Amino acid sequence: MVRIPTAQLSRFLFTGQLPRRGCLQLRRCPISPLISHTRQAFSTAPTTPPSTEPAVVPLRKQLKDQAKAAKLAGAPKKKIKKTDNQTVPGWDLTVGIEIHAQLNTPSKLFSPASAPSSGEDAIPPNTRVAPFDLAIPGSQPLFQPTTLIPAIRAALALNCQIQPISKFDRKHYFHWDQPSGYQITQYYHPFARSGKVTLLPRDGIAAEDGDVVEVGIKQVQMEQDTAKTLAQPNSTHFLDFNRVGVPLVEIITEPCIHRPATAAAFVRKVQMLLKSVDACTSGLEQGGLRADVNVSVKRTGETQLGTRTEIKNLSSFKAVEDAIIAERDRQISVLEAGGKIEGETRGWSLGSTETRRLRGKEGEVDYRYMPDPDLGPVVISEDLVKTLGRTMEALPDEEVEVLMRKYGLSERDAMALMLMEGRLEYFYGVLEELERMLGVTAAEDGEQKHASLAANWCLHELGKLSEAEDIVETATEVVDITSQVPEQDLAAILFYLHEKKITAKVAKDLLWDVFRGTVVTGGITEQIDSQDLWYKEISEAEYISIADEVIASQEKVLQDFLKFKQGKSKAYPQGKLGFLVGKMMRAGPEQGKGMDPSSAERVMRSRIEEVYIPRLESSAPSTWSTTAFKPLISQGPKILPAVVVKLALNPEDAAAVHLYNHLEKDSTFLISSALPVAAVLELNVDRNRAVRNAPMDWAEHCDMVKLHSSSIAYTQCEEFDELVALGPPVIPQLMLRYKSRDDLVALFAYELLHCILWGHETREWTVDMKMQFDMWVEWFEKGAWDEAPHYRSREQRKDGRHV
Ligand SMILES: Nc1ncnc2c1ncn2[C@@H]1O[C@H](COP(=O)(O)OP(=O)(O)OP(=O)(O)O)[C@@H](O)[C@H]1O
Ligand SMILES: [Mg+2]
Ligand SMILES: [Mg+2]
Repeated sequence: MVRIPTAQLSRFLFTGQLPRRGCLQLRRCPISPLISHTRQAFSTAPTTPPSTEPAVVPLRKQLKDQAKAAKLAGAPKKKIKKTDNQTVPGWDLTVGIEIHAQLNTPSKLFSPASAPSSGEDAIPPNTRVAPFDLAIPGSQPLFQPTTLIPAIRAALALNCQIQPISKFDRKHYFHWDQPSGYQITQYYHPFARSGKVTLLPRDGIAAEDGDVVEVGIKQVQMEQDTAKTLAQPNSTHFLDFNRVGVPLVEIITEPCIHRPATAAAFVRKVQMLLKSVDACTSGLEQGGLRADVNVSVKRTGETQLGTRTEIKNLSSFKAVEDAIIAERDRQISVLEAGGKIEGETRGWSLGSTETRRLRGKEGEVDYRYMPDPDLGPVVISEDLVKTLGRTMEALPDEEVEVLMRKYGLSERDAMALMLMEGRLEYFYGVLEELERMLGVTAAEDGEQKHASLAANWCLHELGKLSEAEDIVETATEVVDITSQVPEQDLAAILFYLHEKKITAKVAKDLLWDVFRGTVVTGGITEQIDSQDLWYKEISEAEYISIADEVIASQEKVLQDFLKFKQGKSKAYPQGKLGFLVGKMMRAGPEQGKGMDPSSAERVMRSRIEEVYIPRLESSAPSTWSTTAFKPLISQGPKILPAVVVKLALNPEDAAAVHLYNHLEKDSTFLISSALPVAAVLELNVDRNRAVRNAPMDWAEHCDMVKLHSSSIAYTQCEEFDELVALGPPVIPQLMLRYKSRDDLVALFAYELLHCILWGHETREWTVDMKMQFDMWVEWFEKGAWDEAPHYRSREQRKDGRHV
């Protein structure tokens, strides 16, 4: 290899230029393109993804793109159940995790060069490199004590014991990203040990793990980062030594995690913990954190852990969970086929379904650990630990509690604020400004309405902006919405909304104006003034007209109010009222004019009680008697007797009663008329007898049934529409005639048909079915079929189980 004088090498390191072929050139790649493209390559996204080290993929953006593409392709939404696939019967999974976190400090660990913070991609490559970072002969490590500040805070956040004396060791391996041939780390004497992280259901642990999981932290050690590799076409790799020597902490857990979702929850929680104490500024998906998962399986009951394999460099929480599931399943199938698990390092790429072997797992011996003779021990005083502990920000669990207790946020919203990059700080900024304008604090505003309003807008309304069509998120850049909506502007909008000076719709439009930069000089107040957007409440007549419009499209709901009025249900249907008011609010009047929800509720309630219920009451009898039922009754025995009995509630309906009496008297007739399916399909009832006993058109119907039905068709039809298409004539007739109760009646008929197919005592059907029908009516009214005592699932029906 051509030797390069140190001066020239330094020029490469500090200016990114190398004048001629030399040891930094990679095989098969002429030096000139390397030189000319270096800056450009590092300042723009690489054309192909690096193979050695996964690029920092903004996962959120990728998932959004995938969802968009799927939506365009008309693909059905994939339902992912969080607790899916967490256990495999007969097997125990064990996971231990190593997390490398880039510390929030401007210093490198052992050199005076400054450390670029993660995400600072604009810095030209190889401009922050000291001779020691490149292991230039003669250079020596010089420990930078300030790096201890974020490191100790990280360890305290993880509940670790800080060690008064720790030491650095050399871990040897050869790779181009490690110029000295060894990494300085802490192996024998790490600076922190024996920590624990508590995970709760809200952190996303698997349901099988119960209410709390404690993950033991074996140790936390400080170590150097390596150079950044960017793969190019033709097996060319560009190296950026800016990252060499950047201080990391490696957090190593005990092998004590047993569910994939819990492992992902742990990594997420560690990210939150490190951010909350400022030990780390960017997360997994931005490259500030990297996770390696160690996976082993053993048969349930065995005491010794299985051989572990390690999946390196996972860059999203989903990847952590998916990679563990894939590796667990791979190991189980190897063992079930009589094979053996090799200790090895494996890789995982986004969207894949299996891990792939990278290399055999290095062991302690391969690394040839040895104490670094150039570095003395690190002594950490108790005072320093105490001071750093005392001056730390609140940890995530305390923060969530504060958000819930003090600001009245839901647990879900509190967690969402915590998890979104920079969103919590933004929320506090908006809240502070809003409270200043309102002249209240959360403690004074008993209901904390303004705080939950601010949280709601910081999460949900701001979230809607990110769906704007003209937002272009590139592969390396995720647009930060908060940077486009200054806290003061959002606070001003929320102030006017809170004070009911503008409507929610106007507030939303204003937010878009801010986002698009179309707010006039003078700000939000001026914008509202200039466009006359101040709130003016609509008149009583307008309220009434909107309420009437809503009710016209929601007539069914009125039945609930009627039942309450008639004493058939005890509780006032407040939920239904809220639903109607909600519709009113959404139907709302034009820009600027507004409705007050309490006035809307008052008007809606009075319209229902004073106009619509009386109207319903006066029309009820005719619905229940002649008009609707006459045609039904005239169908005679084609209609199932029990249905007729039930529906002939109205004593005035003489025809129905008459029919029933008639049926009661003639049992043979009853049997045959109630046997439309059995006669033709399954039970081999004497068809001739049935037909003989039926009225004139019965034979015709039997033929129709024969044409349209088969037992398979019946057991398969689940939807009522299908039922109508397949079923015997009675069902479509019922459905046609009972539009308002069609589902109920169809279900009833459907149930009855199945009873027939099971061969129930014919004579009892009428009575039995009538009872069932009553019960179904009750459940129908409650709208809870699944809880109905007589409701059987399709599976149960298939099994022939009868409740
Ligand atoms: N049988 C096992 N199954 C699953 N995880 C294990 C098992 N044995 C050890 N582990 C986990 O593997 C991890 C080992 O990390 P550690 O940093 O100590 O060693 P390493 O992986 O060899 O080091 P590095 O990857 O940094 O070179 C720990 O998190 C530990 O809990
Ligand atoms: Mg390790
Ligand atoms: Mg490891």
